[in-house]
Amino acid sequence: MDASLQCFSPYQACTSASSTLASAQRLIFPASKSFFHAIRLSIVRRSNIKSRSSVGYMEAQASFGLVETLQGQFKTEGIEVEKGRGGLPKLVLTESSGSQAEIYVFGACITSWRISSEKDLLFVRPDAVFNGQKPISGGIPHCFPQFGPGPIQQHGFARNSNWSVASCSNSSGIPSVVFELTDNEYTRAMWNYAFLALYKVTLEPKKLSTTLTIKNTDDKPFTFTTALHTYFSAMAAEVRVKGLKGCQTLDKVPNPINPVRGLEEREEVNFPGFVDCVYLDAPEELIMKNGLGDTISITNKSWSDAVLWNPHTNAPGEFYKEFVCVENAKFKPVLLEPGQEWVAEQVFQVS
Ligand SMILES: O=P(O)(O)OC[C@H]1O[C@@H](O)[C@H](O)[C@@H](O)[C@@H]1O
Repeated sequence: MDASLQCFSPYQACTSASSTLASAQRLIFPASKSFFHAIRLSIVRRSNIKSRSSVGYMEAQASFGLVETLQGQFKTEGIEVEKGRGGLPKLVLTESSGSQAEIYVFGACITSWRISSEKDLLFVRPDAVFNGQKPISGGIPHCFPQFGPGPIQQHGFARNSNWSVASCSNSSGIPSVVFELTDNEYTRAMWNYAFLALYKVTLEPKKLSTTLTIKNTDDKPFTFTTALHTYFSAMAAEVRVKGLKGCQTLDKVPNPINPVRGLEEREEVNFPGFVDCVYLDAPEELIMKNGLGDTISITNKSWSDAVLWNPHTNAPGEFYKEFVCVENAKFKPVLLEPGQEWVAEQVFQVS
């Protein structure tokens, strides 16, 4: 059964109150700029809902008790809205064999993927902040429209923005959610283009899939770089990543702004210390052994590059031992003309 969710806007009450938003912003959340940008945006968007009739529409934002509102109105089998850390709304997906994924609406950040209750295959840093203002450090944060370093904030604004939930569905026990981000005052202050980003997350037995679509909705071309900055739970010293032999490398360890070019010659890449390396034209499949007994296949379409990162002792404490980042990336800029879109898929599968 395909139970598509006909979504709603919890901001109906806000529409008439839009003129008071500026003062409310100052009074209630003086620092939470992106949240209020999202509210303004959602009010603007309401007038566009009909023109997007193929997309059910639901806003899920971080405050004003919206978690409760969503819980009451959100009825899709295998998808629950819960109050996550810091009170931020998260969607919990459960597929029919029992595996689970959790996704925060803030940053559209997948923070947890479990195929059994004992073990999370994703890692969230112990120093991660869940306040709706700073990016969530861990899970699968987005890097868009800049991988970095570059002219705007490191890794761009997508991980630091309130996305919307565009639709939810459950097809034969397989739950899917589509998140959406469009340009707003906050994004345009850094990157002055109109865009639409759609991020579909699907959970199947032993399999977590995402599809990211970036569309140029502007009347001028733009370029972007991007990545899915996945933090995998791991015993870092024991991790092995297979599939990168023969790739051109850009080693960022000596100097991230001026990386050293090289060639990967190892069958299996490991993490013996500080690792920060871009692999150009990486293959469509990498196989990672996480050192905890799991073998994870990381496949992609259109994510042409890969990044391996572990800060080693450059990070505070000892938690660097418990994760590695293996990231699908688009390091070379993608050019989109007005109306064009770029679509990239990523699939993690445990054998
Ligand atoms: O922003 P985060 O999650 O701390 O990650 C930072 C790191 O992200 C990696 O993707 C980059 O290759 C590193 O250069 C960077 O230091």
